[in-house]
Amino acid sequence: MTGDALRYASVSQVESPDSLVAHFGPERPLVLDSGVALSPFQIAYQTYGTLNAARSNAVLVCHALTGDQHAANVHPVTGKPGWWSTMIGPGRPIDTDRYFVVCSNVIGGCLGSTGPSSVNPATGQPWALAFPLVTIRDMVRAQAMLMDYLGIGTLFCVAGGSMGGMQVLEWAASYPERVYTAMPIATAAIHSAQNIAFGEVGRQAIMADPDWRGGRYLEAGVRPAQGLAVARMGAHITYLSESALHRKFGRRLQDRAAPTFTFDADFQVESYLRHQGEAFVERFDANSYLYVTRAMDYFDLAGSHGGVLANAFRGSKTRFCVASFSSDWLFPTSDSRAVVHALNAAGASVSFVEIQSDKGHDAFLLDEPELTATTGGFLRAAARMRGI
Ligand SMILES: CC(=O)SCCNC(=O)CCNC(=O)[C@H](O)C(C)(C)COP(=O)(O)OP(=O)(O)OC[C@H]1O[C@@H](n2cnc3c(N)ncnc32)[C@H](O)[C@@H]1OP(=O)(O)O
Ligand SMILES: N[C@@H](CCO)C(=O)O
Repeated sequence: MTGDALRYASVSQVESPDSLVAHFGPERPLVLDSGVALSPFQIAYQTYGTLNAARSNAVLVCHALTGDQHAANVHPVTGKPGWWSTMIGPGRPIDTDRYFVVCSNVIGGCLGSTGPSSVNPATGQPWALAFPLVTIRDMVRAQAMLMDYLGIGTLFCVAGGSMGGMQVLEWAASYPERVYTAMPIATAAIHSAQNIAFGEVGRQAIMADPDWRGGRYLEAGVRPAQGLAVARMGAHITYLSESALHRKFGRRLQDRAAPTFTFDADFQVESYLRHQGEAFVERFDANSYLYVTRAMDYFDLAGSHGGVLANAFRGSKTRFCVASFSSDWLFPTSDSRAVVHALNAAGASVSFVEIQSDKGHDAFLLDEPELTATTGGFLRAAARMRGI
């Protein structure tokens, strides 16, 4: 690679010096849903708290589309608090004085786990689009291998929102005996046509950027920053709600008293979206965005269980707590209700809460008192039963 390419590679695949990394060699390939055996590969992860002697207090936290392993520590790239700092920590709902919390970067990601910007050992170049497609189940398989590596058999809880919630559902379906409690939040058991459509718009924005170069931008020493920023701007609208956008910005103008009669960011909401797009490209890789959005598209838990969602949970002893947000139009409450109905049909133990909030889908990343109270209460009750 040229010097420039190396510089961009360091932005695209950020080796987090403060992350732990589990390496899996040829003796332990990751056999993907596509049939490809990925080997070698690595998973970057963070831990918080202490694993107890009985190894019974581990909580796996699964991140959303563009999250990463830095759930509760200062992020090494953005310098901001981890994406679930409101939820994880001493005395917080996922109490690190009580639980051992693990969060790993998904396979296909770009913060230390093997993904399209990692080096393909066969060529010595970044994988780019030669990287195999991954699914939510592949992400979970890799996490299960990480749990084996850490010596954790049964997880006290698997929790996460959005794509993280998809992983929670997949964990409960694929490894029921390893999941004591499960918290799928603001998620669905199937990615809707509307959500696939939004994902496709983002992918096309990336691919339309001349710097995408058929996915081989790292070798060329460039990055499709404009395309990735536009993808994020479009997606970010779906993470909020109409009322939140109105409350935050309305039609107010950005640092000016009157419209400029140009295509400058006259409105605050335009300036805000441009900022979200620009900030995003500093911390995320375009090809990873393609792969991880695709993994969400392929998610259809009923489809992989004979077309009946309840079949995914039959015989499950896992205790579920399902949560949704009233203003979430990306993963609406009806998606969570479908999961709850299937769990009831399967005879599983499930509680459900729809949290009233105008903050839209990404409310699960914010300080929502009802979410923190629900999470803390559910886990404390389960911990008493588990003797933690
Ligand atoms: C590593 C990770 O981040 S994990 C991935 C998961 N995390 C995310 O997806 C984070 C991105 N998502 C968001 O930021 C979502 O908007 C939310 C809903 C989670 C955050 O909501 P809030 O905390 O209410 O923040 P808000 O949406 O107001 O955005 C604040 C940002 O917009 C900027 N901003 C606000 N108004 C304007 C404006 N008129 N013009 C330009 N920028 C603006 C703020 O300066 C702030 O910037 P910063 O994040 O660089 O400090
Ligand atoms: N804002 C989230 C995606 C939707 O939950 C993320 O970027 O991971």
